[in-house]
Amino acid sequence: MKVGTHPTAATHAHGTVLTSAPQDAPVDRATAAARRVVDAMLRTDRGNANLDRVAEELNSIADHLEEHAPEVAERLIDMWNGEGVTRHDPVTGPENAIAPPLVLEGLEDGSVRGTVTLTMPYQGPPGCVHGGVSALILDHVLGVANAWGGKSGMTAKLETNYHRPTPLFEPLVITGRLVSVDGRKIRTVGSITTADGQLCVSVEGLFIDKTVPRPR
Ligand SMILES: CCCCCCCCCCCCCC(=O)SCCNC(=O)CCNC(=O)[C@H](O)C(C)(C)COP(=O)(O)OP(=O)(O)OC[C@H]1O[C@@H](n2cnc3c(N)ncnc32)[C@H](O)[C@@H]1OP(=O)(O)O
Repeated sequence: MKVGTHPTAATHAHGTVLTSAPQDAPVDRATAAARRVVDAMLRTDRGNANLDRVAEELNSIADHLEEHAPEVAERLIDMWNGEGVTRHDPVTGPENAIAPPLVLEGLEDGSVRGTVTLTMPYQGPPGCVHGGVSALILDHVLGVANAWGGKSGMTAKLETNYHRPTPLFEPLVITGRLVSVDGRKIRTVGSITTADGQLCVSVEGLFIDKTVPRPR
């Protein structure tokens, strides 16, 4: 994971947005529509929404996208070019339909923070966020916290504590902060709380400073 020229707490102002804002671009609009489809599919009336026709139309859209898809190796090079890193990941990426997407800011105390409301595609227990989804979000947020702290690494360990069920359909505050660096070992913590401050999930991550080269 290479950080390169990403903003850090040492070089950028409190409140710097670290994730890629959705742009007024066809790919962002198409991805937002796909995200709506995934959500609406789980909400719609199973018996009354003419899902055979929906399947036909969605397959036709998928056929069209696949017809225009370059080779995977070529696409990977394109994805990792420039600031691509913040556009396609599964947590913050405006080009990734499975990303909520979460927007993160860097704060002057060295932490990163964002607010997100999760809906049915992220459900685990009834009306609550899937534990694996919480871990996914926090793993990524810790990676961004490392970048804001001027470091980067691969997740070696992510210890996750689930304190209470994490609610869907209400704003959740997600935070991360690099706490120490010891040689190649980077230790980073994070949490998910409700808007009124109830702790739902906390994590402690161990990252090892290692760069995975970008495809070229
Ligand atoms: C600003 C905003 C921009 C955003 C930027 C982008 C953000 C992107 C965010 C994306 C975020 C998403 C992030 C992701 O999704 S990263 C993807 C998920 N992670 C992986 O796939 C990692 C797979 N594992 C590996 O590649 C290697 O095992 C690593 C790299 C981890 C270490 O292999 P390496 O050969 O390099 O090192 P080493 O084995 O010599 O070990 C070195 C030291 O570390 C200690 N150790 C190792 N493992 C563990 C362990 N499990 N518990 C405790 N300790 C452990 C070890 O004992 C040793 O200590 P010591 O003997 O020296 O004391």
